[in-house]
Amino acid sequence: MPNELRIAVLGVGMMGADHVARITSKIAGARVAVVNDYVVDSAEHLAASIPGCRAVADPLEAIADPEVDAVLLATPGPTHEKQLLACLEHGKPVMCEKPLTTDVETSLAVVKAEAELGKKLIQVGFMRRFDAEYAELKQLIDSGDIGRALVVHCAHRNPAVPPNFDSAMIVKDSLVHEVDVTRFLLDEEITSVQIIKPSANAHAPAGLQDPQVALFATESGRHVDAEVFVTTGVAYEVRTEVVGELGSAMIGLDVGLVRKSAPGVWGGTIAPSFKERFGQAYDTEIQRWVDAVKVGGETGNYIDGPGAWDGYAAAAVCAAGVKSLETGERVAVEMVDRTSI
Ligand SMILES: NC(=O)c1ccc[n+]([C@@H]2O[C@H](COP(=O)([O-])OP(=O)(O)OC[C@H]3O[C@@H](n4cnc5c(N)ncnc54)[C@H](O)[C@@H]3O)[C@@H](O)[C@H]2O)c1
Ligand SMILES: O[C@H]1[C@H](O)[C@@H](O)[C@H](O)[C@@H](O)[C@H]1O
Repeated sequence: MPNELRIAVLGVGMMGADHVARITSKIAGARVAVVNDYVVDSAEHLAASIPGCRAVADPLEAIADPEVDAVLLATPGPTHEKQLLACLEHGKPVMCEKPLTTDVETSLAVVKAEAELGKKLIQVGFMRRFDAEYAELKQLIDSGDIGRALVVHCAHRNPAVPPNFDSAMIVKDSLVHEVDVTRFLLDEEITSVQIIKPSANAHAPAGLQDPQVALFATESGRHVDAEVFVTTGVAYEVRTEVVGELGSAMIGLDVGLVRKSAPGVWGGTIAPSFKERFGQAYDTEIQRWVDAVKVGGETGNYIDGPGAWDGYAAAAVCAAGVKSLETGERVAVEMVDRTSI
């Protein structure tokens, strides 16, 4: 690997453009060498603003480019499978924004293709694992100081979502973060999911089941509930509370600054979107990925964080969630045995 990792960023919409800016201004030991987007003008325009960066019109050509050492996928979920398989074919380490793919079958196909190569090339962008508060919560649970964690309560609220969002996307695009957080914090698989459908927000687009409340059970019988509400019109709120046998702990309270600004009113600041709330997490995630890719040649492990299996496990839980959204029943999660791969 060269000293300065040459990254191709595929998809330079909201997240991709944010990652390009991050790599260009904050990440050590890497630069954006190639950008690609379905909308060719956006890629060309962005490339022109970055020294040494080119726009390449075909995403598969960008992946195969010999002057690209690693790929960052920020294209929409449905395009991930093909682009991930191309990265594997060319032996290129890849940071794939969540979700790994949009269904269980294709996620499993990706897991198997990576396993056949015998190298860990795929990291999935479950960035909450890199957030300082989540990392501290995980450390606290692992220390045993609050005893065995028994129950987790989550809230995940967005002020708004893009107009193409449907009820299943609330599960696969938003709740997927609570799926990963659960697996990360509790270190075990989720075995069943039930989605409760409260009265829908009258201000949400017609037909959108928002909010949703998800109930997870884990292998050892622990309980997780997650309220996901993506059209609050307010701000970005992500809270997680873990209740253990010897105490509880909560993160996401936005208590950085508490302000008393008018009689009868008190409050602090709240992040308007995930970009601000998880800015530090994205920075840490990308820096650690760059560092891992650079030493990957010696170890065959080009990731430092959630991998293809985590993406597959999340897809399996979300598929059960989507089924439950339709039936209202608790649905068992179907996953292959990890040791069979
Ligand atoms: N981790 C997070 O918090 C987070 C936040 C937002 C989005 N995401 C994920 O990032 C990805 C991108 O989301 P976004 O919000 O930036 O979407 P977006 O629509 O803003 O951007 C996607 C870009 O990809 C381009 N594109 C579409 N198909 C393409 C293809 N086949 N090849 C190349 N470019 C293509 C589009 O023209 C667009 O510019 C999604 O997987 C999404 O789930 C993650
Ligand atoms: O794609 C975004 C992103 O993953 C955010 O982190 C999440 O809060 C949103 O609900 C989702 O739509």
